Amino acid sequence: MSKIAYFGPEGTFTEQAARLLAGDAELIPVETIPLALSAVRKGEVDAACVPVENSVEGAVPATLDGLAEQEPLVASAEALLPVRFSVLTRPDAGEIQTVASHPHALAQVRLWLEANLPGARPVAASSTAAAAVAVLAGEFDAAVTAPVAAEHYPLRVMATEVADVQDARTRFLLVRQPQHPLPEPTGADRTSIVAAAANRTGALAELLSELASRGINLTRLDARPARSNFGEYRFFIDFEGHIAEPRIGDALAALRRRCRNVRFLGSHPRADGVRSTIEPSAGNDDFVEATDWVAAVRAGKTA
Ligand SMILES: O=C(O)C(=O)C[C@]1(C(=O)O)C=C[C@@H](O)C=C1
Repeated sequence: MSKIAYFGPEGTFTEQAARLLAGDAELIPVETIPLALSAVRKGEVDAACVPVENSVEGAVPATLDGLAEQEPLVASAEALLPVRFSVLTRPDAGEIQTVASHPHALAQVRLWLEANLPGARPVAASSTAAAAVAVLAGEFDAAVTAPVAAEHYPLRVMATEVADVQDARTRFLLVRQPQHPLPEPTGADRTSIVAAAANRTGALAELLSELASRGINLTRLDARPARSNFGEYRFFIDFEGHIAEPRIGDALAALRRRCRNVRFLGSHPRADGVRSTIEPSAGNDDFVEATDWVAAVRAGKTA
């Protein structure tokens, strides 16, 4: 049976995402995102499930940095979960003075906390479920968690459906070692790369223009510091399409020409099923026809 590590402990949103993506694999909770990724790199597990972006708080930095550094890993699937929180306390809790959770979760319930627990101090925990564990251990008074955490930990449910922004969602990735075959293209796919654009005028615009000129629609652009040199950034770029498509292969080759420091982070079906936009003259047939025409001209068969 294959093994999938997920950002745990038990009862995180990431566990729910892993259950959606895992099939019959054995799920193994791991305390941090870097540890989940390193378990894949060491071959201790077949894949890892990690959060990558939230519709309210944006990118999950530990995942982006973890994918950009060390041995390459490639995303082969994604899941999208609605994010509404529960607030858990010990059954004997008195006044709530501290509320713990993952920083992304605290940021998504700030208004609710101000209105409902105005005196309570927010405290960052490594994950929503780690906050529940800490409340159980008496370290904090309340935890902001995924609803499923109430099934794992004997805590009192003080509130459910807590969310400052209705319809908030988090996207999760299933990542593997690169030798694992990618899923077939479906017409509703996402490809991800990270590129370290040189620190000179127009460098990022040049990279983006390779995608724009091929009619490829971006779905996300995030910048993270390259860490080694102040002022240098890595750009995480997600776009519609699959590396197996001629138009996407052509764009990736152009990006590689422009930027030696580009890393492929995966191609897989989109969880929302949105099909790729195909601009006029930028379909896969157009790329194949144009390549065939050049070959025919070279062979002296046409002009
Ligand atoms: O702590 C968890 O439950 C997680 O799965 C992490 C995480 C995140 O990184 O954004 C996932 C979804 C929610 O947005 C809050 C926390």
